[in-house]
Amino acid sequence: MLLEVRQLCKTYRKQSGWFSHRSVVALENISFTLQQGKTLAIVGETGSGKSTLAKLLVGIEKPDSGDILLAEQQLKSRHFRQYNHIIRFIFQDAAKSLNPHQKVGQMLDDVLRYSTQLDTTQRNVKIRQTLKQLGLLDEHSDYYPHMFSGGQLQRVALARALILDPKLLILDEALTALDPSLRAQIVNLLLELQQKNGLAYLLITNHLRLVRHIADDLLVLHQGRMLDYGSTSHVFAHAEHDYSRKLINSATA
Ligand SMILES: Nc1ncnc2c1ncn2[C@@H]1O[C@H](COP(=O)(O)OP(=O)(O)OP(=O)(O)O)[C@@H](O)[C@H]1O
Repeated sequence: MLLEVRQLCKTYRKQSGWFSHRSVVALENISFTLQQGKTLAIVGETGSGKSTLAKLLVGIEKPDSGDILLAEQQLKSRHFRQYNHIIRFIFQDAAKSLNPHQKVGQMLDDVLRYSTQLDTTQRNVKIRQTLKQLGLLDEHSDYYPHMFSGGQLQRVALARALILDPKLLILDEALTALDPSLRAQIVNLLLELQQKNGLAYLLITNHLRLVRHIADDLLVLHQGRMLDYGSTSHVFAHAEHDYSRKLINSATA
């Protein structure tokens, strides 16, 4: 199993006065699995715990209890560099987070220098291959971010995530902000990469129509708890919880 999450719990303590604290249960007993080459969508409204889950998977935050197993190994936040080769993230507005003063080739080279032992020639080959894989050109290495169109920029952000050949890509609302035609373009590219390379996606989103289109499995989060979880077609047709049904109906109406 590529990713296995078992009984994950996370509670935040919020200061609510000089001496008192209030606890917010962000995640309670979350368990799911994700296989190579598959897509799991995690949906829920604001405050459901989606971002907390993403933070735990990246290792930015630690769970109170529970396990995260990545390629059968327990995730340890201090070994994060080594997980770069397995798991990568694209957050919302990934394209906007690119350094405007850095050429794309340099940016990709930095990723390789940080996380691999490749020499200069090998790194250049890898950069060229990656750009090509994403439908970009060699000369784009010399471009600064502002020289790209929106769609190309999204591809550059994907190139940065994929250059280390990860097995799992976490997309945290990464596609939501795109206009529909651009989104369709990027979604097709993602599906193509999945078929070719067996990439798995964990799609954190509110976009139910996109979920139906690309996710094999679906997990509905509500106030930190998992409600429905199963194959997307099953959850769409036979959701057990009212909340899930409402969410699904609002998207398909
Ligand atoms: N650092 C923190 N300190 C205290 N409470 C937090 C912290 N981060 C999140 N929370 C609380 O935990 C709960 C889950 O938040 P989370 O950000 O994971 O939800 P979300 O579904 O990702 O929402 P959004 O879509 O707005 O990002 C919320 O009640 C939030 O207020």
